[in-house]
Amino acid sequence: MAQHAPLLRVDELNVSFGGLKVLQAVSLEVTEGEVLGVIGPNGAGKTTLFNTICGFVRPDSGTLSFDGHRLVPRPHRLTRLGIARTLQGLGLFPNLSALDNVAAGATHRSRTGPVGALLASPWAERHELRLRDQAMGMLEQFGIADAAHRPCASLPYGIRKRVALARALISEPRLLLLDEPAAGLSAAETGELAEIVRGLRQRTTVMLVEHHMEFVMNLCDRLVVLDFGEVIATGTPARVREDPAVQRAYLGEAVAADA
Ligand SMILES: Nc1ncnc2c1ncn2[C@@H]1O[C@H](COP(=O)(O)OP(=O)(O)OP(=O)(O)O)[C@@H](O)[C@H]1O
Repeated sequence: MAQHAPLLRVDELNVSFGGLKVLQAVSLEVTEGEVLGVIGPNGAGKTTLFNTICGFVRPDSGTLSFDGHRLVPRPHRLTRLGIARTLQGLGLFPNLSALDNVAAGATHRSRTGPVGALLASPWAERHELRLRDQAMGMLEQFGIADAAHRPCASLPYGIRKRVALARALISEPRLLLLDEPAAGLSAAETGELAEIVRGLRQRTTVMLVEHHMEFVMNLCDRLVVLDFGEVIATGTPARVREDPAVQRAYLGEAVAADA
């Protein structure tokens, strides 16, 4: 099989806050089409890694590349580059409907612009209608079409998580970053989410940070394990689960999916 260049490459990333070294020489690759999980004990640096990839945190040193090109991330430019992210806090507009929240995720594709909006030109209206159709299609696909016209604030947390996922996906990202997607979900909702993410493989590459071991072990193609800001293991879930360094890092915590 031909070797593909990684979609995202992280090289020797170092990040510190004050005197605290939070990421130390972190290198990893995300291959197109895979679901990569980043795991590690509390405070290992997982969120900082995500924040650095998204441009919220500036590294002391190290480089990122996306699709073979040097990536200097800026949060507001990520979507245009083809990277989308869901946040732990979801970041939805509480008073907007689920449908409007999802459609808002495609603003960079909206061609209306201020002049178009003022003139309300027919083609701009058609474009907006298409976007809303697409947003509705995504809600249907995620089994939450019933929630389309309800304000997000009134929806249960599990539904809001799906809305946030649909909003990230409507921008048609090549790389989707999910920050603790299973947090706060029931066992049934976690299983359904894993099914949804599995179904995304055809259209995007996924990198996720997660604490929920069963979820990552069953879902991810590969895992990268961070501990005290360093990569201590990389490989398939089965391999990582058996790794003594990983077991030591998680001493007292469940690593095995069936633990
Ligand atoms: N803005 C900040 N300023 C100072 N220290 C920070 C900041 N953000 C994170 N840290 C510290 O960096 C370390 C790594 O934090 P980070 O949130 O990246 O870890 P994590 O693996 O995501 O943890 P968790 O699983 O608990 O969310 C922690 O010691 C944390 O206290």
